[in-house]
Amino acid sequence: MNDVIYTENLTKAYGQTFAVNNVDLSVAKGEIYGFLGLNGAGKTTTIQMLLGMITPTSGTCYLNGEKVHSKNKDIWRHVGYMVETPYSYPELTVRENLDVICKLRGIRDKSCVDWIIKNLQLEAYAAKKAKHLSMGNNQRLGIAKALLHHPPILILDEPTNGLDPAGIVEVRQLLKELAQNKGVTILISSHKLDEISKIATNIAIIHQGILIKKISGEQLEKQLHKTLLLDGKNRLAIKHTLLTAGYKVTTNNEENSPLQMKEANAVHDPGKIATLLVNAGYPPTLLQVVKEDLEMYFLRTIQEFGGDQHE
Ligand SMILES: Nc1ncnc2c1ncn2[C@@H]1O[C@H](COP(=O)(O)OP(=O)(O)OP(=O)(O)O)[C@@H](O)[C@H]1O
Repeated sequence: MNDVIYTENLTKAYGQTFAVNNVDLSVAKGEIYGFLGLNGAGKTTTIQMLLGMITPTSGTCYLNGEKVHSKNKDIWRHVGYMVETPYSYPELTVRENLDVICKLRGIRDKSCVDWIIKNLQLEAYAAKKAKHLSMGNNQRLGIAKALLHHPPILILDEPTNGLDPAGIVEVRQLLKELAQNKGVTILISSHKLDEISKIATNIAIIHQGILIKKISGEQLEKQLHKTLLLDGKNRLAIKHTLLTAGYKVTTNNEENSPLQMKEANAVHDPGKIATLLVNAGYPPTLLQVVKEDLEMYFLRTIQEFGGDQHE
């Protein structure tokens, strides 16, 4: 088995409810594997089983080819993880929290603390007590702890929760760098399709405990429906101009909502539309390509699978 992270028929039932139902995941070295699902889909439960925090009802997890179970303590040296809201010692500073993790993990070379403080832009907060950190910076500290011992496997549950846009970009860049240049294998869960589609090499979508889709990041990006929204002072004239030029234009039933164009010739070349409208004397005040979000993509995927059979 070459996969670094692998699960076979992984199942967790709570009474009659299957939180995770026969899930087969396989993640190769250096991949960033996006594990997507809406709230309650089964992401955290899967991750907790991968990390040996809860025992599967049936099925097996392997990390680096070794079976995960409570007695196999050695595998955790190769794994960094962050599950949901990270816990830090509130009375200790950021640096002291990281020093404690070094001690707990038996890391002698303390330079890793400076390395991670720099890479996660925590310099300004290094001397601040954890209890005084914002939610986003507390999340950064959680990611820092997961990365401190340079693990070749990283498992992160919703790592960008609470981060501001700049923080999200930093974390995204760091994860990409680790996967591409250091060969780190990363499994990252999220309910944000847009965010995951930007970094994941492969994506699995879990819904009501069942893996309903496995797809490459590139394929997903192509499958997401895009819509060009446009508006201007004279909406009727804009619509007429576009229809005359051979474009398809739809209007939403909601009053005052912008015009919509879904055809490839519009969404892939909004600049051409802008030029056409400017030349016709109707410059657009709105011209924006929007992508399907996870919820919309789910509904479509589930419909393609023959409806929601698991309620
Ligand atoms: N200890 C438990 N006892 C009973 N049901 C549970 C338990 N833990 C999880 N569940 C149920 O299992 C399902 C999956 O939960 P899970 O936390 O894995 O979802 P999730 O995809 O991580 O959701 P979120 O994005 O909200 O964190 C949910 O229906 C949840 O209510």
